[in-house]
Amino acid sequence: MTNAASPARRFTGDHLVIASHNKGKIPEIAALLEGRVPRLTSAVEHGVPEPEETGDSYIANAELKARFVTEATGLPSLADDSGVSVGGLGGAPGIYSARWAEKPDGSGRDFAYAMEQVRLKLGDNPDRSARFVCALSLCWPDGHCETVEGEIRGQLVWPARGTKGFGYDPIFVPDGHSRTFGEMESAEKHGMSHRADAFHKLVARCFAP
Ligand SMILES: O=c1nc[nH]c2c1ncn2[C@H]1C[C@H](O)[C@@H](COP(=O)(O)OP(=O)(O)OP(=O)(O)O)O1
Ligand SMILES: [Mg+2]
Repeated sequence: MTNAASPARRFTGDHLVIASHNKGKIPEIAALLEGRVPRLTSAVEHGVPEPEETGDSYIANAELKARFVTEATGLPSLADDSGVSVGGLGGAPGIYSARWAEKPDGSGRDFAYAMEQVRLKLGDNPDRSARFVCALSLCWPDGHCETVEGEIRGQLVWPARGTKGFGYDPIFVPDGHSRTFGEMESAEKHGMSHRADAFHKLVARCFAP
């Protein structure tokens, strides 16, 4: 974890690899970087497989993913580890948010299924509070990493609404709003999301002029 008191390392390179295989996240990360890096590629384009996410926190998993891609490519890399923590489920699924989307029949990830799992496990529990969390880790080939974490709080709603975004977006209504992330244009989500919150911190540490 980045020590806020330690001096941050600035990113001055011209090529950064996004250490993700998620087709929803990669364009969000590219948009949030807003042209700060001339060349962006993804782990998919470099043929780097998905590492096993064995960390016990978002931060540990983000660093693990970024280090894995940096070691495989020799290039600096930026990873995102994120998820949704539900109040009425004691913080679950949390770092296991992607795993909750894996169907028992082995057919891969299905977020309609994941959202239904959350609804069933909540049952009649009235606590529908939730927070999305995003850890971002930027790692260099010498092993140095700068890591930050962001969040947004909200409430879960059923039935799911909207087709924009990805993952659990159609059941998450951010506090102070009435539409789900699934009903918002990406620019509106980027104005408030956990990923945007983490990006503001990362930009301040590593990309500020
Ligand atoms: O903005 C979001 N809107 C909706 N759902 C979200 C969001 N952000 C994370 N999530 C959920 C779904 C995702 O699958 C999981 C993250 O799991 P996580 O392991 O970090 O990502 P992943 O496996 O999908 O891609 P990768 O590890 O290659 O970056 O949490
Ligand atoms: Mg993952």
